[in-house]
Amino acid sequence: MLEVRSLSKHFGGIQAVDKCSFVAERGKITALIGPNGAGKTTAFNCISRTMAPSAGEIRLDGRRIDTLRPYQVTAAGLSRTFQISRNLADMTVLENVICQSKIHGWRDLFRPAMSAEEIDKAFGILEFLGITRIANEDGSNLSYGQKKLMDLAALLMSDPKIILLDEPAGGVNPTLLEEIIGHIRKLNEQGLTVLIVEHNMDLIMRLSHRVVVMAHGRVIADGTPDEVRENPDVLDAYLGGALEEAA
Ligand SMILES: Nc1ncnc2c1ncn2[C@@H]1O[C@H](COP(=O)(O)OP(=O)(O)OP(=O)(O)O)[C@@H](O)[C@H]1O
Repeated sequence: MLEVRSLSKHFGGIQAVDKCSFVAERGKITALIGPNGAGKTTAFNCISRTMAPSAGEIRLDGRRIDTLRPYQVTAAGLSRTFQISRNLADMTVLENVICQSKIHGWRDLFRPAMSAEEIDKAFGILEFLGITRIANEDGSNLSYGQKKLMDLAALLMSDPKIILLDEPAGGVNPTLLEEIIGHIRKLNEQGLTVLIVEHNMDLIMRLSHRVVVMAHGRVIADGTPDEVRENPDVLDAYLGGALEEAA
């Protein structure tokens, strides 16, 4: 289980995340939603330790991870994707998948390129995601959707217990969206815990067991998709945002 307790992050005078507490239960799909600027990505960055929290505690299966370095968080079993693909230049999909999973510290840069075992494992993951045909494509030639799948493959290489997906449906076409939903569901059925930040409400409502709603850096609701959908505070937060944008 991932436990976030009183997490805060400020940038100068901006309180991006303000004493947020929530859990992502083991074996479940939890969604973190909220209007633009609610603090979701900042919370994600703090949880994966790509950003240092200003205050609070984050525990994975009881062990504090907010004091670890990002590669140590990955080693502890938590991996994440980014809104923008981290495709490494001049490398094939296979190389990207293996290499991105491997760099856990600067010493790893000196390890042999790819072992037979890693290649086998990577091919297994590419097959699961239905993208073995692009294994030898240059990563920079991929479509946006293919990059999303490549990122997901890289994430799975580290045998995570929990994956954090940052807008997995962002900018993908409806066919790929269904494919991605299928992959997330299957991974979860295999026991993987999932935490998703996503704007696509259809995906959230169909996939999530639990939904945590943030607004202005705070958690304003936490419950099942149905509970959250009917929560007046949630409606207010979204409508407020829509009205501000329209103004
Ligand atoms: N590096 C930064 N420096 C200063 N302010 C930041 C920084 N990153 C985020 N913020 C601010 O923190 C607040 C929360 O931003 P964040 O990106 O976490 O929200 P979000 O919920 O992920 O939004 P979106 O859905 O639009 O991605 C916003 O006011 C944003 O402008």
